[in-house]
Amino acid sequence: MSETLSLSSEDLAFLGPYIPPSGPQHSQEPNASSKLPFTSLTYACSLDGRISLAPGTRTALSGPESKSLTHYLRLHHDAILVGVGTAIADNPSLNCRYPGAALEDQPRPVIVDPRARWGRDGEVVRLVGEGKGLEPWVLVGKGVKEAAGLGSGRVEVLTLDAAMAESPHFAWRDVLKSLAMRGIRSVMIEGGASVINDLLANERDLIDAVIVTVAPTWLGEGAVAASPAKSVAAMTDVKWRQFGADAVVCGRLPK
Ligand SMILES: NC(=O)C1=CN([C@@H]2O[C@H](COP(=O)(O)OP(=O)(O)OC[C@H]3O[C@@H](n4cnc5c(N)ncnc54)[C@H](OP(=O)(O)O)[C@@H]3O)[C@@H](O)[C@H]2O)C=CC1
Ligand SMILES: Nc1nc(O)c(N)c(N[C@@H]2O[C@H](COP(=O)(O)O)[C@@H](O)[C@H]2O)n1
Repeated sequence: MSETLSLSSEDLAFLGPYIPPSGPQHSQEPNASSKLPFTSLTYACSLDGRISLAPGTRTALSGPESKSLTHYLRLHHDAILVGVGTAIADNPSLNCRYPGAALEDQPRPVIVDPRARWGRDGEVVRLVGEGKGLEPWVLVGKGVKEAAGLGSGRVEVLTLDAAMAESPHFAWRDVLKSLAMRGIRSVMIEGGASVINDLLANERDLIDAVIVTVAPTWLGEGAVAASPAKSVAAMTDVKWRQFGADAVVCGRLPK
């Protein structure tokens, strides 16, 4: 039996306006486009806006119905992107486990890892061997020598110029442009906290849709929050729907 359930036609109608325009897109032509991909920001949080119990701790918030929603969204994006903090903390699979999803339906996992901190033996790599997911792309800062070993497994290393502050920082527009140049036309950004908070505070114009699952629980003060450094005006085109015990809100960010 599949790990997730099929969504109802009402669920699909609810999500329709927020998924990438032409549905499933799996062209991986190099240099396909200089246009930025359709970019969705998607995560699950508690009633107090937290996304994991503590830094570095994988925390299941979505119930079965909203988990199915996440996998339906993965089916409709060319790529799923997470920061290296999430890759290390969660050891995620980053594949699509929606009923009927085959290898050709899988999104490209992308890990933003400017200092090449992520290992090569994660679940996402194991699934490549089993034919259940695509080889991940790891975005590493140009000239990072630790990245040399990363490319030797079932991982492709892409390099990008990083601005150097306390730590190397990629401009999100450059990240999206580099994915577009490799044929990615839609990307689902799942987290973690640093990525979500940076995009919400500083890069709202790059986000085409926001889909947040709110689970009916509180994680408390020590938990990791999805909370940008500055306030963000209310979303527009907002719709809510209940998926099992969770509420899902979709909308667009004010520019
Ligand atoms: N509930 C949910 O839906 C989700 C929850 N999570 C949770 O979030 C937590 C992880 O969050 P967090 O620790 O903030 O980690 P992130 O996944 O946000 O990764 C942060 C790291 O990614 C790199 N990074 C992020 N943005 C950029 C950029 N623009 N340019 C270059 N590098 C960048 C940096 O790496 P470096 O430090 O090497 O410079 C940074 O420290 C985990 O506990 C996880 O369980 C994650 C996803 C979804
Ligand atoms: N939608 C959602 N709900 C939760 O409760 C979560 N914890 C997450 N986390 C994100 O999903 C990744 C795990 O994916 P796999 O199931 O291993 O494929 C995790 O890394 C977060 O990005 N998301």
